[in-house]
Amino acid sequence: MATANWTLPDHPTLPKGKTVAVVVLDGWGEASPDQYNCIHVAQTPVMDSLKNGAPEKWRLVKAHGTAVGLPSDDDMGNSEVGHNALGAGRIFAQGAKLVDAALASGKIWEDEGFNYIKESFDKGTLHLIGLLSDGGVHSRLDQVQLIVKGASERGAKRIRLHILTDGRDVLDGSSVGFIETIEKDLAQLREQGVDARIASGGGRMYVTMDRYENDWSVVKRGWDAQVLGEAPHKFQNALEAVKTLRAEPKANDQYLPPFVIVDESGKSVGPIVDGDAVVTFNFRADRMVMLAKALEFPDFDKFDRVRVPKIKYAGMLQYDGELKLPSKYLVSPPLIERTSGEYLVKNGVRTFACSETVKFGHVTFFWNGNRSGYFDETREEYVEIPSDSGITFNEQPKMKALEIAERTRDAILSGKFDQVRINLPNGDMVGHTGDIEATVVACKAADEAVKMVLDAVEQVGGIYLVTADHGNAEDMVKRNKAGQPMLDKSGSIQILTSHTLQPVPVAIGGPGLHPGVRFRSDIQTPGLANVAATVMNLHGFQAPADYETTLIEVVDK
Ligand SMILES: O=C(O)[C@H](O)COP(=O)(O)O
Ligand SMILES: [Mn+2]
Ligand SMILES: [Mn+2]
Repeated sequence: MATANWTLPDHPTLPKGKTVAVVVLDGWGEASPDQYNCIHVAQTPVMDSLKNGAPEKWRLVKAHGTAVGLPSDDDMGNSEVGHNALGAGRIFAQGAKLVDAALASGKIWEDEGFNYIKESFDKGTLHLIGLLSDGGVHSRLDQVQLIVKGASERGAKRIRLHILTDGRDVLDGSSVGFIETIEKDLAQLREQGVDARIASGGGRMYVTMDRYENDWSVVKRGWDAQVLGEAPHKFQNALEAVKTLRAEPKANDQYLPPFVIVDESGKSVGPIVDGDAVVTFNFRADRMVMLAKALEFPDFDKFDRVRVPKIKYAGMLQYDGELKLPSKYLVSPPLIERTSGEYLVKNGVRTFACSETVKFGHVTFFWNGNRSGYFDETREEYVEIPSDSGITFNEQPKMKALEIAERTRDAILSGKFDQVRINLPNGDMVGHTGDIEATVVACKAADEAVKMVLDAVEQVGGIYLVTADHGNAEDMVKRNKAGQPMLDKSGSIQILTSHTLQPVPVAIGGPGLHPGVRFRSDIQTPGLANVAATVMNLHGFQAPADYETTLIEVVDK
């Protein structure tokens, strides 16, 4: 690629030098008001006031499907694709879509990553570790099925699956059906002489899929089961494991304890040993990076790995381009360059980014095109407020919203920054627990945090842009086509822990906003990718020509 020209042209009307606060409410979509819309039920006077009475300064944008680079408009949005679009200002084909394409064309089998792990097929076992789900956020079951089939056709004689149950991007309890599906495939392979079976498992939030180094014990539990073949629960098969563990009081797919599958003699059927190949089949990075480090870094010291097998390891994608982690991967990740963060910093915009641990990488790593670290540390400060660990967030629904808001207020008032960019996780993290009452508390806490930030913006004569990355808290129930809540077999409503397909708000304002600024009415279906050019305008710059168009125009006032 030719070297980019980083100089952004001046905006014809909008001035430079205003402090701009960009606030992302995680999991905050727009939906009809009813009792399952926690944003509606909660007291959210600040977000309400942005919406009411300001038709030229509040609008909805798409946050799911093709608008954020996902395969189809049936795909709900998620943090990775949402923050990528917000930060990059363009729509990139995302992991889910890239893996689909590589499987459809067969290119996945020809590339370096697969050929690397294939070298182990003769003598070793192929281990596949990841989220068994059709949620399409971190992984997809149909892709796993194709990998298992394709690998066996290309010489894998012994395959072991290490599954993580979902219940977060899909309905709780759906793990059972996914296991039945994959077990059928594995049984067929066994008939054809391939020794293929599930070797271990556990719930994604308790086993393996932590993120941003919040709680290494989660990854350790997975390591013990997957690599060492050790877990507190032992079963003869995965279906029995999940059904039994789910029968415990308060058990759910997200938090199932780790288990291993054992043979008649009680020996685990699939520890990872020297000479084996390992593929982590999640395409999304955040919740696989920690395991990738444990599998790949020779000087890893976050927990005692006890035994470090000599393996050939590949990720479904490369999860961190900066760290080159993992070094081998089956499909190349989207190449997201020239993000708005990089442009703005290079044009002198001093930037502050903040969230608590569980979403810290969202406003840094994802925002910057899946890139770790600063562009220019003399002009940037990224602050991570430690999240609570070892709890489910319905226990502390206010999370660290207040602390994030305080740090952000201080950053605004310090006069040291031109942009402050934050993520408020409450609606999403508590929404994922399926606890409606707690989610209402969460939404209120997020609204109060917005108030603190907007008050500081007011004090410095700045500008705000408040938006969200996808829906979640605005709809907590699974609905039929007519939009009515669906009931389960026992007659209770089916709680929706996942994200939604709903659009999200974008609100702009503040004393520093030029009085002639309003939302354009000529953009047909804007999405999150239109936000970056908008923010550049608010900083007094025009966006690069290949960015999705700005949402705003300036009229004479
Ligand atoms: O990883 C998670 O927590 C969920 O699968 C998706 O949530 P997020 O996209 O908001 O992070
Ligand atoms: Mn999110
Ligand atoms: Mn989420």
